[in-house]
Amino acid sequence: MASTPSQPSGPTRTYPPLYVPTGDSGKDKLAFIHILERLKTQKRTGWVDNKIPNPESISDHMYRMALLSMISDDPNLDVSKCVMMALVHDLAEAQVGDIAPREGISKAEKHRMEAEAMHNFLHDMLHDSPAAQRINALWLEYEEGKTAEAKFVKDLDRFEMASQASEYERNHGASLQPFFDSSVPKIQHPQVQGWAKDLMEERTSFKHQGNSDSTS
Ligand SMILES: Nc1nc2c(ncn2[C@H]2C[C@H](O)[C@@H](COP(=O)(O)O)O2)c(=O)[nH]1
Ligand SMILES: [Mn+2]
Repeated sequence: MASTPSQPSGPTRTYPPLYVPTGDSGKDKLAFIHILERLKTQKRTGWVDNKIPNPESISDHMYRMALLSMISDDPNLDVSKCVMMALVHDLAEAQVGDIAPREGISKAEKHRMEAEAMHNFLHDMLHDSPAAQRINALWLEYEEGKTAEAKFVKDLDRFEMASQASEYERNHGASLQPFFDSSVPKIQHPQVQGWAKDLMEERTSFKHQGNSDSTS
């Protein structure tokens, strides 16, 4: 019987019911194909909270992370794995939505809800196919955060958000300091640290330029 993820404590969130498999692999695979649309349409919570006009979607975020993986020149990283990991790391959000820190959902509960969603996608919709097992392995590796690729992609998650925050500050005059505070200091990969340093210097010069423009 389908069940929706148990409602976590804290602010109420509602979830669509989990998919009930038909047993017809074609129909069940189509259900997966259609649920992916939610990644294209669901806006990222942090920007919605800050009333950013026309905010990015979950897939927008993952797409830039995939391309950021491709511009890394770290010879120790399996770039193809990083690209695929970036593209599936927030896949569960098609079911549980984009959970932001301010919602007060514990890491353990967030992981439980997301694991339930991933099981619904990969077992009930994709029937544990080899492709489903590959997606599951990539997602678990990211969640465990132990391999070089998982740590690098998590740093891209942080850096991509900081990049988007700086673009929203510049384009919409938003003030998004918490997004930088919660991401940039945690970046560990040397190359991504360099990108973040350049981004913050650019942000500072833009703010100074804005201040001097407003006083001239
Ligand atoms: N209001 C805030 N929201 C934040 C902050 N840091 C992250 N977030 C948002 C951004 C995303 O919508 C979501 C998590 O994104 P994942 O890529 O980790 O799923 O939480 C913040 O400091 N303030
Ligand atoms: Mn993410």
